[in-house]
Amino acid sequence: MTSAAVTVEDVRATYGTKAALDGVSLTIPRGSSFALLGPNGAGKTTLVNILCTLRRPDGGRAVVAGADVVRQPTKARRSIGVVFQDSSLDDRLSAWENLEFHGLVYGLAPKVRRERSAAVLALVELEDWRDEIVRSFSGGMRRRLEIARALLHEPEILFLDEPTVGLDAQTRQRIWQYLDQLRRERELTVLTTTHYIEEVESADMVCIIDHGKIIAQAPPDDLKAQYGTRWLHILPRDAAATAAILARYPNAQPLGSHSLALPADENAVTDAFLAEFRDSLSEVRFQEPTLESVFLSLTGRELRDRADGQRDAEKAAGKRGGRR
Ligand SMILES: Nc1ncnc2c1ncn2[C@@H]1O[C@H](COP(=O)(O)OP(=O)(O)OP(=O)(O)O)[C@@H](O)[C@H]1O
Repeated sequence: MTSAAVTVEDVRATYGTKAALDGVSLTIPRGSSFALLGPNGAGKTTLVNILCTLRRPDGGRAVVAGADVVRQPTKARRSIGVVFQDSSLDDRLSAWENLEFHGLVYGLAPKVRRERSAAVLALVELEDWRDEIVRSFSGGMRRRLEIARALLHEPEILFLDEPTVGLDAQTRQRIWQYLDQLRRERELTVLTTTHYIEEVESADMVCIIDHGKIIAQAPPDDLKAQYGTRWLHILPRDAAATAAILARYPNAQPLGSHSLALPADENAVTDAFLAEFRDSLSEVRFQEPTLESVFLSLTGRELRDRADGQRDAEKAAGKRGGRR
């Protein structure tokens, strides 16, 4: 048996003439956490849908837990749990009934169903709400219930498509704590899509996708070392010092109203700068490369623009509206 949980080879997907996935290949080792990071429209959901057998690829091949998603979709489905971008819970049912229904669909025996439902509800700390109707749940509670439901049939691989969109920062952090705990305890393979860059820092592997193509794939620290920019953050002593620095280093960027940031990947540049301006500075410190700077240097733009923020708000509003 192969040690890969997911293998994707040259997968293509088109909508009309538009390529949503343009020859994507990746491998996810068993038990690892894999983050697919990209802006809205990059192709993340399309890839997850293919891996979940909801959409056939227009080219290439995908294998999950040893099952080809096109030739053995039933086998593939049994080994995966999915949390979709839009809530797929039944609002009219209680938390327990949603789990019961899922267990029935997966053909679990009544005793197993009850035991596992109780266990997964406890895992996401929703025991006290087991008999409450889901319509009354907050966005974070729904997400937790969806994660619990996705685990009920004990999948080997969990796919989560933007699991934290529209949630506040505290709830987002909590969701990630559950997922980390799960990986440690159950050796699950977890593939998460996100466009929140701060959420992929702890992933084993980050895959950056843009316009249907993978543009980089590596552990977060390797990405930062390879593509990130190191900055020198400086606070000039006064306006004259700021003007002198900007005249000498036109590539220095304003940071807030008084500070400046200078690209500092090359030690020689930093040494020369400090030799010349040390006495003109009130503060100076290094800012190590961030994944944001990795994305910027790979794509030439910020990951999140205003349109994305707006879209998050729309998605969150759609969820609150309890779509059926
Ligand atoms: N049903 C569809 N019909 C036509 N075009 C589609 C359809 N679904 C997706 N697309 C297009 O395919 C591209 C990839 O979309 P996809 O939803 O996979 O991206 P994404 O990275 O998941 O973004 P988001 O987070 O916004 O869902 C986008 O340009 C999108 O407009």
